[in-house]
Amino acid sequence: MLLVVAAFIVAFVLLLYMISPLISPKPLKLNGAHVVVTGGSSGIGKCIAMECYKQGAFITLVARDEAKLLQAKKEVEKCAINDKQVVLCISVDVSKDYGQVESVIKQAQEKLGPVDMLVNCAGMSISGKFEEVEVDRFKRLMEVNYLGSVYPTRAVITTMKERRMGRIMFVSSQAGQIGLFGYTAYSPSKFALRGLAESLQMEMKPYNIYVTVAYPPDTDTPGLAEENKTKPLETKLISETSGVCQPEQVAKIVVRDAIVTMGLFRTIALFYLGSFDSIVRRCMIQREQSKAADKRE
Ligand SMILES: NC(=O)C1=CN([C@@H]2O[C@H](COP(=O)(O)OP(=O)(O)OC[C@H]3O[C@@H](n4cnc5c(N)ncnc54)[C@H](OP(=O)(O)O)[C@@H]3O)[C@@H](O)[C@H]2O)C=CC1
Ligand SMILES: CCCCCCCCCCCCCCCC(=O)[C@@H](N)CO
Repeated sequence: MLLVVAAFIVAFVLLLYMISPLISPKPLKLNGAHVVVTGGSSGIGKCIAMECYKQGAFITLVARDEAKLLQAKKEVEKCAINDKQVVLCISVDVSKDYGQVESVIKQAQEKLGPVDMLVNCAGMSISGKFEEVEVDRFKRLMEVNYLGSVYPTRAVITTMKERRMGRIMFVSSQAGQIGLFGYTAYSPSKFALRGLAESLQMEMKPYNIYVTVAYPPDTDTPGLAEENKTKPLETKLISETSGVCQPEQVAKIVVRDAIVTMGLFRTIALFYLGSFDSIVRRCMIQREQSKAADKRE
């Protein structure tokens, strides 16, 4: 009996997996697309920019330190596949002032056209025992990791909705799926991204905008080296269980997920999310109809 049930479940999941390409959105072509990468001057963000450049994208790198931005620009340019491609650098703190972020995104769109894909990778990590982490660091991590993803997203979304296309990627962390010793300040800022991404996805689906979240493990970057300087032993030992990835490898996977956006879990989730999505669509149609009726009056 149990075996039959198990066989049915396996068959059902396989079937879902097989039909997933039919119901997933068309993959985004990066060739000629404008991709904005926050945190693009170092580590994972820089590798994501390189990966997109290898597929023919135009890139805007966003970070604070101008010298690091220029150095990264040179490295990204080495990955060019044609001579029309451009790398633009913008120095701004994504976590401080929405007005500032909005204005630099506007500049980037004037130079390289509307943003097709936004990669929110700017972030930082502090680890330490709860009572030893400076109290103001809790606020700073929320500002950089959470608000620093809200602001750029907010700045690109109106144009994406008008164009009825776009991709938004958030870089969370394995520590954004599970809370761990030493990450009382960092984990919540990465959990927050998941709530943002899932809610945003439900709002954006009728506009053909797709949102993805990446949950990487420890990755060999300048950011990790910095974090390791003060990391508690417990955190080190726990993190070791999931190993250290290379940023190039993480970048390949997250870029592929963002442009294809259909995995097995999304297919299963479709069944319950599908009913919510239809509520959203119905409301949208109703609103448009009543707007049209108001105009006629
Ligand atoms: N490395 C790891 O083990 C893992 C990292 N992650 C996440 O991936 C992302 C990238 O990490 P990683 O590559 O290690 O980090 P790095 O420290 O190597 O790079 C961080 C990048 O973000 C930029 N940045 C930081 N703060 C701001 C800010 N306030 N405004 C604008 N830009 C900013 C930095 O430039 P500048 O300082 O000049 O502004 C830099 O370009 C982070 O969100 C991190 O939490 C997730 C899982 C594992
Ligand atoms: C499906 C659920 C998966 C849960 C896996 C649990 C694995 C435990 C190890 C977690 C390692 C923590 C990595 C944090 C990386 C990070 O974000 C910082 N290095 C940033 O600098």
